[in-house]
Amino acid sequence: MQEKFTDYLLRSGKEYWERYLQHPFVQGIGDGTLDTASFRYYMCQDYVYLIDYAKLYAYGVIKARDLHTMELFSTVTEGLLHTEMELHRQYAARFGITREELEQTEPAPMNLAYTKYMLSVAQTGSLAELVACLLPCIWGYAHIGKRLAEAGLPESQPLYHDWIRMYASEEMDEMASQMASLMDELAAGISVAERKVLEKHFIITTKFEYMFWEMAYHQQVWPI
Ligand SMILES: Cc1ncc(C[n+]2csc(CCO)c2C)c(N)n1
Repeated sequence: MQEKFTDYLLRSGKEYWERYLQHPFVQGIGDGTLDTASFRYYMCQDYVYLIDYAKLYAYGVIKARDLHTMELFSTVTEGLLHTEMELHRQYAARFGITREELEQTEPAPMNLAYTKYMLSVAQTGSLAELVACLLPCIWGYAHIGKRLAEAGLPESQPLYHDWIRMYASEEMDEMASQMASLMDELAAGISVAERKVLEKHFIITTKFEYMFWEMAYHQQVWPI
């Protein structure tokens, strides 16, 4: 039997997934040693990231070729805007971050490059190209959540427990497998050249995910 396209993608991104787990930001959440100032910065940057992220799913509704896929993207858009963003605000409040602070966050250069890359693909590419960009965000977090939860929640920092639990949850796994099945459906019968385009988007966004950890760890700001 031919290898699934998503298995092929997983293989081509494997070295990066391991690098995520070794990143000091991720390790610091896992063992509770991450400076809460870095985490606060991350929460603010992630909030503005999620706004564009919701738009990507809205593009999915537009690009879908069948009603079932439109429903899937519409459900995720709705969930992001009405549930996840609210959870994010509530969680941020526990770090003393107000809604105003979240909303006034100026995206750092890396954040902007990452979201605008995906939005550009969403606007000009196919649904398959968009899904190739979305997979690393979901797979990466599900992978990290699961591995950190397996290692045990950090006793020294209870504030990080909910973050780990959220990404280690069954819902996250389910979403990851839904998107993977869609990727496989969309990639069925495409040419080698088209596969290469999808792989390129997948690897670029996989790298951007790593750079987002890097950005948050160093609390990067515009240099000028
Ligand atoms: C930079 C960045 N990348 C990925 C995620 C993870 N994420 C955001 S929404 C979502 C799906 C749940 O509907 C997932 C997995 C994040 N938070 N921030």
